[in-house]
Amino acid sequence: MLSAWGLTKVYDGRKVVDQVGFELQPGTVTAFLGPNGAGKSTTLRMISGLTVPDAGQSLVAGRPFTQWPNPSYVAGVLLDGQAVHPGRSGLTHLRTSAMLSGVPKRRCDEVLQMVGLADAAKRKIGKYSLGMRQRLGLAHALLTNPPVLILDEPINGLDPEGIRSVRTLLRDYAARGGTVLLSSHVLSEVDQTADRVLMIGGGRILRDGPLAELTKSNRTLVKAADMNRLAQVLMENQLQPMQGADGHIAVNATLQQVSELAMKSGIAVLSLKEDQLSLEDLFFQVTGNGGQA
Ligand SMILES: Nc1ncnc2c1ncn2[C@@H]1O[C@H](COP(=O)(O)OP(=O)(O)OP(=O)(O)O)[C@@H](O)[C@H]1O
Repeated sequence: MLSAWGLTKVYDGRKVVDQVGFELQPGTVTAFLGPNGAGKSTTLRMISGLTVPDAGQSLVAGRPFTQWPNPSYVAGVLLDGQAVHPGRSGLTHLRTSAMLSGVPKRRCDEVLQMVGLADAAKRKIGKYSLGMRQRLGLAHALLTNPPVLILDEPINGLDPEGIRSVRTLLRDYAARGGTVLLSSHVLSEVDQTADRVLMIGGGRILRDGPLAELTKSNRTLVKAADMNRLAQVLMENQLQPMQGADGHIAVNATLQQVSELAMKSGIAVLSLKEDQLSLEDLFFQVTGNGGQA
């Protein structure tokens, strides 16, 4: 539904996007993650036809986005710094776009309701807060009910209620077969919203895969009635006990290995589970970025 290969952009002799490729399927939310300046927005702009790639190509529903007779019916796009007329109301802004795209007027009220902006529909955009502008941008992207959404930091500036409603909206949208590609720095939110993660650093894709797979740690967490005895048995079996979450011992072994060892040694196990990396741990591991997401 949304694919790219070899996408490359050079600014001032530097490859800011370097051979980026992926293929996204309907019914999924994919998060595009990376530190500041990693190349996320440039990639999204190339897919949306706003920046011309120096190499590579991308297809939205099988064609380059700008080659669709009416691209807005194929993908809803929300990019940072979109130009909107500050003197117009949110409703007028949407109605103008709706008219140009042949969308019925009532859809404008619908999308404003969906993003929680119905009460501010008639206020001037110039008086909107950052979060309200984001909501309006999202409403605009949803106007034609397109099969694909391309969203650059859609929850930037949203309050907790706004973040939660966008999460629900995007999950529902994907459940109905939509394809979502969004960039974000809010890893805790991505953790709850995305099925798949694309991590980019220095313009290159560093990781690509289902969230659950990327965060697998190959470690087991175990808690026993006698923790000292457990640690001793692990060491006797050349397994290094490490401090795990919630009072568990973490160990580089499978669930089965640990449970067999405990049983053989007569240790009463109170808790046994697979350890999972947090998305934040994964992010820092992959990007080597010590500070910012
Ligand atoms: N029009 C431009 N001219 C020159 N350099 C640019 C231009 N647009 C982006 N860049 C540079 O390309 C690199 C990637 O920028 P981009 O905006 O794609 O990163 P990003 O991952 O979206 O970052 P952020 O998380 O801060 O939004 C940066 O070094 C940026 O300065």
